[in-house]
Amino acid sequence: MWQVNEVNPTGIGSATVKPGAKSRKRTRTKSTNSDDTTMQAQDLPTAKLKKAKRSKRTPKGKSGSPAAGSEGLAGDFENWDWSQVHVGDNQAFGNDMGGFVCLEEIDGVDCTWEDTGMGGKIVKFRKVGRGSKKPTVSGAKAQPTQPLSQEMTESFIHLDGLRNRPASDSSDADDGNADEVFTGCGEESEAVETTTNQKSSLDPASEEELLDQEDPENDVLEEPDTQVVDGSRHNGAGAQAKTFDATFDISAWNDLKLCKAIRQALQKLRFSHPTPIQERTLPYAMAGRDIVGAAETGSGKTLGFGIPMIQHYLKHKAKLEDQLIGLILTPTRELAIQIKDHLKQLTTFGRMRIVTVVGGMSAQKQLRTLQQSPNIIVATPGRFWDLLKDVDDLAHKVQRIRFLAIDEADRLLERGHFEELTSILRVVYDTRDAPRPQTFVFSATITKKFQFQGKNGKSGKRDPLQVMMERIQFKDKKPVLVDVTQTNGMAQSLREVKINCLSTTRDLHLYYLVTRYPARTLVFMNSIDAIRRLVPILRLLDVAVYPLHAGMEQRARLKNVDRFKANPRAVLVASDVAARGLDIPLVEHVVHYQIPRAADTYVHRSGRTARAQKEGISIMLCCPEEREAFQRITKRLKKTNVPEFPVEQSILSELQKRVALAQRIEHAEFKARKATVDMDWYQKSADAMGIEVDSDYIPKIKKLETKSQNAVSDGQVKLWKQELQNMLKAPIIPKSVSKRFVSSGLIHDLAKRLSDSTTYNSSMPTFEQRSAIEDLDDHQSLSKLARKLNSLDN
Ligand SMILES: Nc1ncnc2c1ncn2[C@@H]1O[C@H](COP(=O)(O)OP(=O)(O)OP(=O)(O)O)[C@@H](O)[C@H]1O
Repeated sequence: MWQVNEVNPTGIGSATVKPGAKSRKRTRTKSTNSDDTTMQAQDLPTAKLKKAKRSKRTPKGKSGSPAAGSEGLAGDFENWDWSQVHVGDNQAFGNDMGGFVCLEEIDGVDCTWEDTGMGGKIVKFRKVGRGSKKPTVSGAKAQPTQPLSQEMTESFIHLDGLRNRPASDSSDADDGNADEVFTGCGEESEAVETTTNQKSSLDPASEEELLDQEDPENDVLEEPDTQVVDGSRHNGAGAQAKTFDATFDISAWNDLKLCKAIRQALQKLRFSHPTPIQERTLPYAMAGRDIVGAAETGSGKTLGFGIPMIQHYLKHKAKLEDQLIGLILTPTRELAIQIKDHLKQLTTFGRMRIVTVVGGMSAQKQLRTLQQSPNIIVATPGRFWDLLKDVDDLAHKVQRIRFLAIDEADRLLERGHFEELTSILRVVYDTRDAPRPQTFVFSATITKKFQFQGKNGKSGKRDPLQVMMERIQFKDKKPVLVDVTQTNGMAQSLREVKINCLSTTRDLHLYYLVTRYPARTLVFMNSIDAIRRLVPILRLLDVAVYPLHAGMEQRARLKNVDRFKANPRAVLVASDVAARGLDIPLVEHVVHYQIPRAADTYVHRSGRTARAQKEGISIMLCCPEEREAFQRITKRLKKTNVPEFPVEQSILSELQKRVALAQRIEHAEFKARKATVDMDWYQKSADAMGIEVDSDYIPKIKKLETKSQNAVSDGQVKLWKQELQNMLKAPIIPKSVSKRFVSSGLIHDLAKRLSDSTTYNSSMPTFEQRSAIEDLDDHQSLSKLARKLNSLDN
C-alpha cells in the first residue's frame, strides 16, 4: 500500500511511503526494472526531473507509444493498492497536487484536482489505459482517456473531511464541431463611444436580443459539482470561501438579466452591485459588442469580460458543452491562474471547463487538459503559441472561438509578448469559417487618447497599440470605448507617499516600515539580483518574507504567492512580474524599493493595494540618484505633490544596528557561497572530463582559494547570528527613552505592552499599534495645523 500521510510543501521529507510485500527501496540510480514498484517520496522530484529530461528528447510523433517516457518511473502500478491520501488543510499545493507527487508524469495514471463548492477539495487519481493520457502532438492522433474497470478506475482522495463522491463522467470526447450560436455576432453595429466618466445607458429596445439568453428564470440550479473551484487560493477579495445566502440583495444586477447560476454565484461572493467598469461595459458586452475598456487597477475588469462569456455558455450549454468558446490572453502566469479562478467562482452553480495554459508548468499536463475540451482557455501568449503549433485541432478550435479577451493589453504589446500575440491573432482570424469573435481589450493604463485612425505617432514610429488594434479584427466597425479611469488608472482609495532616503538606507527604511506597521506588504524591486540580496537580509531580521521573480520556478512562484496570501503580516519581495493584475486580498502596503522605470509600471505596482474599494498605501523610497526617475513619473502622472510619509527618526538608529549586522552576515554568506561555486565549477568540470586543470587556470583557482580563505569564517558568522538573535529578542526603544528607565519600570506596563500586540507594537512597545494610513492622516492634520498657526503668527 502506498500511503502519503502528510505532504510538505517543500516536497521533501514529510511524505512517507509504506512499502507493500513486493516493495523494495528505490535507489537514486536510474532503474529500468519494471518490478520497481515503490518509490521513496523524496525520490519523486528527482524521478520527475529525469523523466522530464527524457521526454524532452522524445521525438515528436513517437510520444504516443504506450510506454513512452514511463520506464524507470512508473513501475508496476497496476499492482499498487491505491489508498487515501490526506493532506489536511495544507494550502500550499495549488491545483497541482498531481504535479507535486509526480503522478501526472506516470504513464497510465491521471490525476485531477478539483474543488467543490462546499469548501472542500478532492484529489482524484485515475488509472487510465497506458499511453492514453499522452498528449497529441503533431503527427499523433488524440486519444480520449480510457477509464479502466470500475473497481480499478477511481481512487478518491478526501480532503477536508469530504465524503466519497461518485466518479464523474470522464468522456470528454470532442466532436470538433462548433455550434452556430454566434448570436449578436457578425453584424457591424453602430459605433457607441462613451466618454470618460459619462454614464452609458443601455438601449432598452434592444434588451431582448442583446442579452443573448432564453429565460433566465428557467435555469435549473445545479448543485456545486466537481468542476467547481472555490477560488480560495489564487483569488482576491471576493475569493474567500463564503457561504451562500439566498437573501443577499443583488437587485442592482437585475438589468443585466443574468442567468440564475451567475446570480447565485454573485450572492455567494456577496457582490451586491456591479463595479463602475462592469456597469458601463456589461450591457454592451452582453449585447455582443466589442469593448475597449480602461478602468483603475482592482476595479473588477475581469468580470467585465468574464460574465458575458459565462452567461453565453450557460445559456447554450447543451450545444456548447465540448466547445472552446473563449480565449483570454494575459501577460503573466499568475494573472492567468487568477483569472481562471475568478471566473470559476462564477461557475460554482454550473459546470464549465476553464483552464490555464501558462509557461513554467508541466506542458504535458496542459496538453492533456487541452484535450479535455475546455470551454475557456486563459493563457500567456508564449506557451499558448507553443501548444497551438503542437496540438492537433487546437488551431481549428481557436478559429471558431466566440470570445477573445486581451487583458493588460498594453503590457502584451511589449517585447517578448508582441510577436507571439500577433501570431496567435493570425490564427484566430486567418481562414476563419465562423463569424469574427467578440473582442474585449482591457487595461488600467490603456491610452485614453486612443483612436481608431491608423495614424502614426508624433515620432513617426508606429504606435504599437495602434498596430495591435489594426491586427485585431474587431467585428464591430467601431468597438465601444469605455474609460472610467479618474486618476491615471489608480484607485481613489489609494494613498501615495514617498520617503526620502539614501540608497544605503533603503534596507533600513523598509525594515522600519515592516516592523512599525506589520501588515501584508508587497515590495517591488527593479532587479532579480537585488531581490536575492534583500530577501535573506529580511529573513535574518525575522521578517516573514518571500521572493517572487521570473528567475524562479513557476511552482515556487505560486507557492510564495500562496504563503503571502496566508499570512497577514508577510512581505512579498517581487519584480515587476507581480506588478500587473495580481489580486491578493488585503495587501495594505506597496513599497517601491526602487523607483520604477515607467509610469505605467508605477500605476500597476501601486494597484496591488487599495483594491475593490479598500484603502491602501503606496510608498516610494526615493534616493537622490533616482530623483530624475521620480520626476519623470510624477510629471507623466501629473502629480504635483507627493506627500512625505512620517518616519519616527528616534527609532532608526536602533534598527540600523540590526540591519547592519544582517547585511554583514548576508554578505559573508554570499561571498562564501560564490567562492565555493566558482571553485567547484573549475574543479568539477575538469574532473568530469577526466583532465587536469590547465596551468593557465591554476592562478585563477588559487585566487579563488585565497579569496575563500579570506572569507569570514563560519564561526564568526555564527557569532554574528547569535548576536543578531539577541538583538531581535530585545524590544526596540527610541533613542530618547533611556533603557535604564525602561528596565527600572518607568514604562510600568512594559510587560503588558509587549504581550498586547493589538494595542501596542509588540517589537516597539513605546508605540501604539497603528496603521500606516492612521499615522499619515495624523501627520497631515498636524502639518496642516502647524501651517495654519504659522500663517496666523505672520
Ligand atoms: N461587483 C463586484 N463587487 C465586489 N467586488 C468585486 C466585484 N467585481 C470584482 N470584484 C473583486 O474586485 C477585485 C479586483 O477585481 P479584478 O482583479 O477583476 O480587478 P482588475 O480591474 O482586473 O484589476 P487590475 O487592473 O489590477 O488587473 C477582485 O478581488 C474581485 O473579486
